[in-house]
Amino acid sequence: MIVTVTPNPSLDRTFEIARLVPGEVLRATAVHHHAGGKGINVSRALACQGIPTVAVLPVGGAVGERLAGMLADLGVEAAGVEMAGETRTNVTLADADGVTTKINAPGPDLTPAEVDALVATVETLLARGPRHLVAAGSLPGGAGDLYARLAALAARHDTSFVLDSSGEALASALEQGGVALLKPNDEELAELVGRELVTVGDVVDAAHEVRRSGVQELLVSLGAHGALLVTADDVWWAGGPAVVPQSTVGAGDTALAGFLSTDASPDRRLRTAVAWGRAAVLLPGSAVPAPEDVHEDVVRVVHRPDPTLVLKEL
Ligand SMILES: Nc1ncnc2c1ncn2[C@@H]1O[C@H](COP(=O)(O)OP(=O)(O)OP(=O)(O)O)[C@@H](O)[C@H]1O
Ligand SMILES: O=P(O)(O)OC[C@@]1(O)O[C@H](CO)[C@@H](O)[C@@H]1O
Repeated sequence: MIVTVTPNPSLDRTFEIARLVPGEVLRATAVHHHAGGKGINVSRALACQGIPTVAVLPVGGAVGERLAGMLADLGVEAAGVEMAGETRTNVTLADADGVTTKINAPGPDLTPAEVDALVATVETLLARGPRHLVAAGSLPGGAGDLYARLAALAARHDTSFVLDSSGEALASALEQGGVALLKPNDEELAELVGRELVTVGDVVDAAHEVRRSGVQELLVSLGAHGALLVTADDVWWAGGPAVVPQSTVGAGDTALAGFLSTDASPDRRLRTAVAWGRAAVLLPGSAVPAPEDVHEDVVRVVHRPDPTLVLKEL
């Protein structure tokens, strides 16, 4: 079983439009709703492939109730913690060329009691001996130390702690140490190390710099250019032929779910991650792929890729 925590969940509303024109009234050709937030997407992707998971999330107001109902309809086990604020709604504009524009609301602040309740809920679930604890997404106001607390809790329960966040939430969680796997995209990794990453070697060097702060492995997603897995003493790249995406929202979360879905060798897990991510971008909104949508055979894995290769040319 895999436990996910999403401190700032969202109802993801996707408008399909022909083309984004600022300042115009745009007519949507279709509208999709999904239960969103990064940890929730990981849980949805796992559940869709029949892998046991529990999603921990704060639930607030009518939007929160709706989101919890959507998870129940999908058969995703959820451990909801009641909060006073209303769950946010995030908006995606997906244009016909596969370009997505996203507007993420800040989300309601959590009270100290609500943060404590999330931690207590996770602690109860850790007693069930999950394979991983995945903490993912932005931290709402009032929850600044939540990821550091979860990392410490996972260490006490000898559970692998997986983190996918960005900005200040990521930087402060890393200070605690104890992260088994970090899943940044190349831009988030560049922000973390404070320099531009152009080549495979740049990513590998940055990943090792982050590893020195107590992270064991990094799965660095590269959007259309696949993903790199950097461990203590090895590197793999995986990618596949170009596709025209419907929506890239949640592709990183789905790729992370794929990576965690198996205990196979690192290269096999990377292949699965990239195959799940590719499958996700061919679906609307933040929809997650079913087994028949995933095609591992088209994914190429390269052991110790040439460090001089330019990321955008992979
Ligand atoms: N345009 C694309 N074409 C093919 N595959 C893609 C594309 N975009 C993403 N993917 C697949 O999805 C994986 C994750 O994508 P990406 O790096 O965009 O994640 P992310 O930035 O964390 O996304 P999000 O935060 O929306 O979940 C990639 O490693 C790749 O396998
Ligand atoms: O605002 P955050 O927490 O950084 O990201 C939230 C979010 O953009 O992440 C998911 C895609 O990865 C979406 O389901 C959701 O809307």
